[in-house]
Amino acid sequence: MSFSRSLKNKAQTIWEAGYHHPFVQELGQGTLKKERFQFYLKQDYLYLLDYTKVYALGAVKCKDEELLQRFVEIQHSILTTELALHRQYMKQFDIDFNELKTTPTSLFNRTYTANMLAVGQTGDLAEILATILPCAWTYYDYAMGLKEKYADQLEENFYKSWIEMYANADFLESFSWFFDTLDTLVENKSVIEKQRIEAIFTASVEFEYLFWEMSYQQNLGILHK
Ligand SMILES: Cc1ncc(CO)c(N)n1
Repeated sequence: MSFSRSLKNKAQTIWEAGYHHPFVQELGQGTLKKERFQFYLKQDYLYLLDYTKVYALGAVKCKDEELLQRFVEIQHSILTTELALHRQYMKQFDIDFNELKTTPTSLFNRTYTANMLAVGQTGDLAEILATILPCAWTYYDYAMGLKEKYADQLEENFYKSWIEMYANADFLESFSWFFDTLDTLVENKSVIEKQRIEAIFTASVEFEYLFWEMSYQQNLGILHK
């Protein structure tokens, strides 16, 4: 297995814990409490705005035109397609879009995005791909798992469009690009450099787990309790 494809196995325990987190499982069953999802939606919207900036930091470092195109394309599709679905759910929940401007970004959310933005600032392209890859990959993997596991409940599931957006074949196509690009970028790297990339990847998988936990607990941070 190639370096990039084997990264998931390096983070296996936490990867599986994320899938089995009550937030994810209840989303799959359609039983997740609306307040929890509302909390998540708002935090995730704020998260994604910062997440797209990591692609911009990657774009700045591209020496290759095709790579540059990809970074900008992915950034654009998050800002349009993915955030459009968030806005649609917000409407269903009567969350006024302006509410986002006064919603505090939770302490943990800021920690996660600060980490990614720091890798974006100081890292090379391989490190930047390693920090952003778990975001897309865990979502795809979990959504595919849920779609299959709870197939007979999917039609009535309030969160159906959320699951279907992430369990999407177009996503899969973008992974082969992610994998192949990362594998090429690490070709001449030393063992220590590769270990650093694995650590960056694993950290993002752990941050993803904690994002579910934060959302389940609706935890903005100690000062907001
Ligand atoms: C926290 C988080 N990670 C990953 C994704 C997938 O893009 C998302 N929407 N939110």
